[in-house]
Amino acid sequence: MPLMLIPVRPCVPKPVPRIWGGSALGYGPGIGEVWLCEEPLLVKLLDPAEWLSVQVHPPHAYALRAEGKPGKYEAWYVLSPGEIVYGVKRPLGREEARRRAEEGRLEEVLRRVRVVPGQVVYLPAGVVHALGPGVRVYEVQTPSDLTYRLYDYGRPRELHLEKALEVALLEPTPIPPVRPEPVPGGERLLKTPHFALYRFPLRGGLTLRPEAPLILTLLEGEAWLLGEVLRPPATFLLFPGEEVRLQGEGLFLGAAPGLDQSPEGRED
Ligand SMILES: O=P(O)(O)OC[C@H]1O[C@@H](O)[C@@H](O)[C@@H](O)[C@@H]1O
Repeated sequence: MPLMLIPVRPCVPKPVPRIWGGSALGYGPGIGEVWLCEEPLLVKLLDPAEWLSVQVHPPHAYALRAEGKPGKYEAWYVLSPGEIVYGVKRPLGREEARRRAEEGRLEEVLRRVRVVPGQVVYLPAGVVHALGPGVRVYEVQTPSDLTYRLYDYGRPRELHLEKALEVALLEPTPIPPVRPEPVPGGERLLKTPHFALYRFPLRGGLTLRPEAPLILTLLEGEAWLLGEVLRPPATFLLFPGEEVRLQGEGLFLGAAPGLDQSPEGRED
């Protein structure tokens, strides 16, 4: 039977320089981010050589009201070990948070967490966070650029303290536990109203036929698709009902939009 060709949509990687960028993404020094796909979700690789800003993202309701744009929810799949900031150590009043940010004493009350490769960190809007030096991540997020910086280690960049304080959760917030669920071909690591994150090991052959748009990224190894060789971080988009047959050895991550991104509805 002739092989039916499906319209695989390859995504073109976009290297983005950042003040904190390292050199491990293969695009030269200072490239902090490589954008692998921009729609229907933003998928990136991040490589920090220094701490990113201490920041927070707004939820949809606030962002639509204040900025006329959707909010930003994100998750990291950790690629190399190190420390991150995830929320605060103890409940803080807004005035204390403001004073500490202005005086450069916010760090004392931020919760530092050690993360390891393969760990999934969900960052709902409102969680104060920062990625630490050497912690490379695969990041999936709602396609929004709304980042409010509380503190930037004295670097000459804009801060957004008032907006950040309006949306920041100033109480300790645990990292949501990850309970992988089996799905055809792999496992679903995370399911949120905004996106789902999948892991598909490739051991010889892998057939995928997603029910929602799926952004697939080859993270490790080598794969063959329709006679073409794929190498990390090859990324492509599949539409619902399209089937791909992959061969090789490696690991794919997948990202699919959630209810708030689909015509079925929006959740906050
Ligand atoms: O504000 P800086 O420090 O450049 O960090 C900005 C970066 O923060 C990360 O947490 C992610 O949200 C990235 O998508 C974003 O580009």
